[in-house]
This record gives sequence, C-alpha cells and structure tokens, in this order.
Amino acid sequence: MNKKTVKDVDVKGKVVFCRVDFNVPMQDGKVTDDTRIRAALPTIQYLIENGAKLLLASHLGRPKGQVVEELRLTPVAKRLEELLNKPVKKVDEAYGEAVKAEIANMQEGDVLVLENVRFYPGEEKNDPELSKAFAELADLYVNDAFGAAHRAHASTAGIAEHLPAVAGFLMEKEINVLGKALENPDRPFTAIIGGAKVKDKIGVIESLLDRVDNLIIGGGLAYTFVKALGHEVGKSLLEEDKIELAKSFMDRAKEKGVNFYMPVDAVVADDFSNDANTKVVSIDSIPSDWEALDIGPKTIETYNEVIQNSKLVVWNGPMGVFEMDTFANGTKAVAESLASAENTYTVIGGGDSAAAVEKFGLAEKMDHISTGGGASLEFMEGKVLPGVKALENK
Ligand SMILES: Nc1ncnc2c1ncn2[C@@H]1O[C@H](COP(=O)(O)OP(=O)(O)OP(=O)(O)O)[C@@H](O)[C@H]1O
Ligand SMILES: O=C(O)[C@H](O)COP(=O)(O)O
Repeated sequence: MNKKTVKDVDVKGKVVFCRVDFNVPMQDGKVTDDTRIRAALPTIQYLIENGAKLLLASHLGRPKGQVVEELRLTPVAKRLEELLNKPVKKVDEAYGEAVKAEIANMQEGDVLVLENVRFYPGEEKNDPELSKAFAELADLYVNDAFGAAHRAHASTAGIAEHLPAVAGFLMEKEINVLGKALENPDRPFTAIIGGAKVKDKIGVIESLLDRVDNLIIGGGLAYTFVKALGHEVGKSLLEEDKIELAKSFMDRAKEKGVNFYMPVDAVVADDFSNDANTKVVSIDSIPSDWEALDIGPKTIETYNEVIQNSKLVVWNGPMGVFEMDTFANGTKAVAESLASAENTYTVIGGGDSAAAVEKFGLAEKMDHISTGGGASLEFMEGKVLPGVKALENK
C-alpha cells in the first residue's frame, strides 16, 4: 500500500480522530457480533500505547441525518471497554463544545467514543462545514474504517482535507490483501461469485474476467446464466434484461481463456420456504413451477475440485438461500472446501459470505475475511475508494 500509516507519524500527545467501522449488528441494546470492533483493536491499541488521545468516530446503521435512540454508539463503547479492559468514555455528540470539553480533560492513552456520525445530515453529504468541525477536534486523522471506505462522507473523506491523514492497520491489511489479489495473484486464481442479483455483480465480474484463471458462479444470479445457455429456469431468480450480458460474460471468458464454471445441477423447491418439497435436478431440467434455491451435489463436487487446485480464492456471495437450512448445503460445502484447502489462500469478501462462514463456525480457518461488504466489492471492481484516496501517499 502506498499510503502513510500510523507508523509513519508521531502520535504521542496528539489528539487523534480515528474513523472506524463500528457498524455492528445489535439486538436489545447489545452488540451481537463484535468482529468489526475486534478488527480495529490493533490500531486502537497502538494509538493508546503510543500516547495518543484517541477519539473514535463511526456510523451505525442508516439514521439519515437524525438522532435515532437505538443507533447511539453507547453499547459499542461498552463492548470496546470490555475488549480493551480499560475505561472508555462516550459522548452524545460527535463535535462541538461538549466534545471539546471532554478532550480538554483527556490524558495520553485515553479513549473517547464520539456519537454516531450519521446523526448529522452533513456526514453523508460530505459537508465541508462538518468535516471542518470534526477536524477542529484533533491534530491527526486516522482512517481504519475499510468497511466505509467506499463512502465519500465527512468523516471518511472530507476531514482528510483539513488534517494530516493516515491509514490504520486494518485499512492497510485489507488493501494489501485485496490489492495483491487484483494486481499480483498467486495462480491458479479462482473467484467465486454468488448472491442474489447479476445487477449487483456486473462490475466485479467484468473486473475479475481480466484477472482470474477460474470464475465460479452460484447463487440466485446463476439462473440468468442458465437461461442464457438456453435452459428454462422455472420460478428461479431471473433478470430478463441481463441475459444478453450473461452471454457476453461467457463469451469473454472463452476469449480470455478463463475457465467459467456454473451449476450443472440444483436443489429446486416448490415453495420459498425451509419446509418446501425439494429435489435435485440437472440444470437443464428445472420444472416450470419450481425454483432453484441451492446448487446441487455434482456442482459442489466440481467447485470443490477447482478450489482445492487453486492457490488463491476470493469468494463473494452465497451459493444458495443459506439462511434456510434446507438450502444451505452449497454455501456450507464451499465454505468447508475453502477451510480445508491447505495450499490455498482464502479471501472472503465481506457481507453475506462472511456471515455464512461465521454461521458455519469456519471463520478461523479462512486466511482473510474482509470487514467490508460493499467496500470489498467496489475494491475488487477496481474502483478507487474515496476513503483510501483521501489519505496521504508515502
Ligand atoms: N438461488 C437463490 N435464489 C434466491 N435467492 C438466493 C439464491 N442464492 C442466494 N440467494 C440470496 O442472495 C442473498 C445474498 O445476496 P446479496 O447479493 O444480497 O449479498 P452478497 O452477494 O453476499 O453481498 P453483500 O451482503 O455484501 O451485499 C442471500 O440473502 C441469499 O438468500
Ligand atoms: O456495513 C457496511 O457495509 C458498512 O458499514 C457501510 O455501511 P453503509 O452501506 O450503510 O454505508
């Protein structure tokens, strides 16, 4: 990564405005998955140990510029306090006099969690006034919020215009791992793309076609490709307006010598329900009033072989409706295959695939699970992320 990090600057005695992505799932006022908080700990601990006065800023949910009581960062600060095993203060504002008064009382190594930055309308508009108000609090800006780096907001981009701006360790690691996959991958390099819609994955498929040796397609989006091959897909997910595009992707794969894998069989159901009647059918025999909700056993076998023979695999999007146990087999099999592949570096591209890997208890076995859903997807599309662009070059 060609960006400066916290190691390139002196942080001792400095007030540091550190943007993190603490957008974590919560239920009844408690954090239910602290992965993103734990992922930011190396940067937080480094700043504490090196004598910074640390302000932590994050968004939580999508409050749309208003105060939403359930989206305060108070429970997150509490969880952080437990993880750090040291007192963490929380203020109910993200800038202004009340925050400045708290900062005036801070000692080196103290941590202050600011309020949800999306309570202010200026955040998502990247309002220069709000950026300045954030910057006024601090001497240095650190961005460790890879998960929000695809957003050009006041606390992820604008603020960097007013302060020295460097990356945290999580940001550095994400960019290094995903960047290596794009620029200098170990081969054979395989990408597995699943999820619901072709529409959401056009950019990433286009970018990957130039880079991978094997492209594996699964999930709901696969059935638009199945249709493009001339097969009927029954009630499966289908984007009529993307059939031609799917065809062109398959043609381009052939031209570029990319091995293109799609399901050869599927688990079909007579209802979108865990209790539906199901059967396994060959991909050219999906009954007209059934829908394909998972990949079938022959497909799993092939995908497993490709994974085992790869040096690098990047995975984004589930193979089926994994939230329902009846249709979780394909996604679970891919996760297990990745977990057991010994000479394969495995990268999970955030979002639902990361949730699936967690659900199956296989997270520890993966080499890198990105903390960014949308961010990792945009990064793999080859886009420059505004939150990264805003940081100082080395
Ligand atoms: N065959 C299928 N039919 C219908 N829905 C499917 C099928 N396969 C997967 N899905 C659904 O796709 C959804 C995930 O796709 P989506 O594109 O939203 O997420 P993703 O690719 O993991 O990206 P992110 O979570 O980062 O936005 C899951 O909810 C899953 O149930
Ligand atoms: O959960 C995420 O992907 C990030 O925190 C970004 O959230 P957003 O999609 O609401 O900007």
